Amino acid sequence: MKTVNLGQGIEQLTVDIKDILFEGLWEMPKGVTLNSYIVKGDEIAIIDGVCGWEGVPEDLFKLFDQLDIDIKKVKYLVLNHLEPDHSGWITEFKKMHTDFEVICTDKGAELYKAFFGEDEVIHVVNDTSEINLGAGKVLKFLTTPHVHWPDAMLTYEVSSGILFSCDAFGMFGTFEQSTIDDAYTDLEIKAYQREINRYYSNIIGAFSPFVLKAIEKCKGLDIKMIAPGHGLIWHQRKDWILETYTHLANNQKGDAEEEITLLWGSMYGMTEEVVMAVEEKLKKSEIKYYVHRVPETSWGEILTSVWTSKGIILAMPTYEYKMFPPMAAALEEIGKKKAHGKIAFRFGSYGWSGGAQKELDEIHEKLRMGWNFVAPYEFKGRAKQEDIEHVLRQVDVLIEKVKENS
Ligand SMILES: Cc1cc2nc3c(=O)[nH]c(=O)nc-3n(C[C@H](O)[C@H](O)[C@H](O)COP(=O)(O)O)c2cc1C
Repeated sequence: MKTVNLGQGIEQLTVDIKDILFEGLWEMPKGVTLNSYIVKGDEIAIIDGVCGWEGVPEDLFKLFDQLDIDIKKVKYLVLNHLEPDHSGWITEFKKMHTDFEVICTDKGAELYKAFFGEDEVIHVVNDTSEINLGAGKVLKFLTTPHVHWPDAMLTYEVSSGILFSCDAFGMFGTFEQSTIDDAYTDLEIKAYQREINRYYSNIIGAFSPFVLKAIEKCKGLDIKMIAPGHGLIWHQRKDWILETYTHLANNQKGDAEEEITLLWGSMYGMTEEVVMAVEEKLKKSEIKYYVHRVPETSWGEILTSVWTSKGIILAMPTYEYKMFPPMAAALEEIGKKKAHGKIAFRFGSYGWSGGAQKELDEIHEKLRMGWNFVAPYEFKGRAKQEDIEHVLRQVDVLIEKVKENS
């Protein structure tokens, strides 16, 4: 929890959140920051805020005290996005201060009324709107629907060239050293890459076409700094984060990394025995790979690996005429998040009828995943040497295809 000055009259207020599941669902091994910003002209605006969980709004208010800003002097609440991780604090804020006005998109206004009532004056803004705060501070807006809710917009402060981007260009992780990218070496930033990938794939990925549209819109601005609602502020690497987000969005179209994710589950070890042989092969192949077992691994971790991997290996047995259930659940989530365009191979054990493959085909079709499958392989009971060899040959085919397409 701290404040950081970003230039004359512009402050970052940031609160670290740890040990929770984001959206009640996504694991965050390194936590997340909730970033809020104050722009002070003759009038004071706060851009986005924090969640409403116990103690968090109070932390934000303490940061106001540290900056010696009277909370009652806030005239505008600029709400780029009404999701409660940025807006939950408003309920507590309204208990302290009522004479403020709200700035958001038309969809944001509907959401504001649904969450916080109809007491406030709401200024609905669009791409041509401007709010002059005085003392040289002017706010402009870029509507970016579905990055990540339909209400989303970005706010641009003209004099500083800072783009307040809320969910766009965000990441998971908390930061001891500094909240601005300048303080980190490329190697240190690289160490955070998985937190960018995790945030992107878990939270934003399903909206990738909208992300690409938003990035196009940003190209018309003279951006000096990108200040998101989560994670680092991008200064030196503002172009890099735009490129990174473009690349992550394009992962959905099959333009992913030369990587393989091996996702597997097994009840009694029959499928597992072959998984071990496949892992050995991947180790020797010098291709980057991830291995995740279901149900032990969280959906968030799985999705993070799947999103950036061009190749996917699915290994699971038949269970009650269908797929091993945790694999079906994970695949449904992967499909709903629109991790499209993978090259994939599936194998697994069955006892008498099989059925896993049928359900996999159904999920693949239902969610229009567009994966390109190498011929699947099933074996009855324990795999014989020839079964293992067959699976390994198919893995070779997959590796070749992944390399060809990289
Ligand atoms: C609860 C349960 C349900 C099963 N249902 C089926 C089934 O519907 N059809 C089938 O062919 N085999 C079925 N099997 C057999 C397994 O697919 C088979 O034992 C397989 O070898 C398990 O592989 P694993 O050790 O990797 O889990 C079932 C096994 C269990 C324990």
